[in-house]
Amino acid sequence: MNHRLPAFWAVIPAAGIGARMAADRPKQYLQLGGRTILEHSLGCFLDHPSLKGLVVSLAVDDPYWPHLACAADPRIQRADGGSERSGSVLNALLQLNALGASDDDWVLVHDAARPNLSRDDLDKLLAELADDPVGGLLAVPARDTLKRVDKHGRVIETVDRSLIWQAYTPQMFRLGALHRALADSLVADAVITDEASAVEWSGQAPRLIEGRSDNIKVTRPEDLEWLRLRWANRL
Ligand SMILES: Nc1ccn([C@@H]2O[C@H](COP(=O)(O)OP(=O)(O)OP(=O)(O)O)[C@@H](O)[C@H]2O)c(=O)n1
Ligand SMILES: C[C@](O)(CO)[C@H](O)COP(=O)(O)O
Repeated sequence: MNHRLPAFWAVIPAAGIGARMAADRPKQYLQLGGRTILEHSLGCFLDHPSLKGLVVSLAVDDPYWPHLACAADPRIQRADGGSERSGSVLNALLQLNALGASDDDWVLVHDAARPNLSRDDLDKLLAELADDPVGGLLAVPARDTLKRVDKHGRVIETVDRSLIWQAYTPQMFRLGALHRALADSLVADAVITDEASAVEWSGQAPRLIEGRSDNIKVTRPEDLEWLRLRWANRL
């Protein structure tokens, strides 16, 4: 492994509405151990000595962000969110260009809704991909038996899981290549759910770096219940 950690920019898409969470506010603004989920997700990056700067994509009418202490942090710039996550990321990349980032710079994109990223995993991603020609992402191997089903929920077959992984974030790519891949794939109306799928669409093969399975995305209420229990037991 390469132990020289490269300098990098970070992008945090935080413009989602959290429909599956169905809370009284977007899930990134729910509390976890005395801070919002978004502050936890930003924290791992803001604490990192190799960070060059960070762009957070926010809903245009977001009323919560100005109340966070980090809203005044000079290393953080805002971008407008898009109607999909990919648009939010693309707007943030444009903002990085405006800040003087160059095409060869590394960018790490991390969900606002993943508050449990460890410093060890972040450093592992940076070290493993520092010399990679494409870039890649944290991921975890499928750990349960997998079923393919019909539209009624009846099992068709058990799928071979030995080559199936779940994509996590951060996802780490060169700014220029990621910008082109996202912009071109969106114009082509491709289905893009993460940065890696845009890079795959452009014909490149991102590398998976195995991370901790507890770097979960808060998607449904039980995810936050589980994280709150973990946080409570830490204190
Ligand atoms: N238009 C969007 C949609 C999503 N996101 C961000 O992308 C991350 C992962 O998306 P997801 O978990 O799907 O969040 P939501 O879109 O908020 O959730 P839901 O699909 O349940 O509405 C989140 O940090 C979310 O804020 C974003 O910046 N802009
Ligand atoms: C980017 C991502 O977190 C990778 O797992 C995920 O694809 C985004 O969330 P969604 O639930 O797929 O919208």
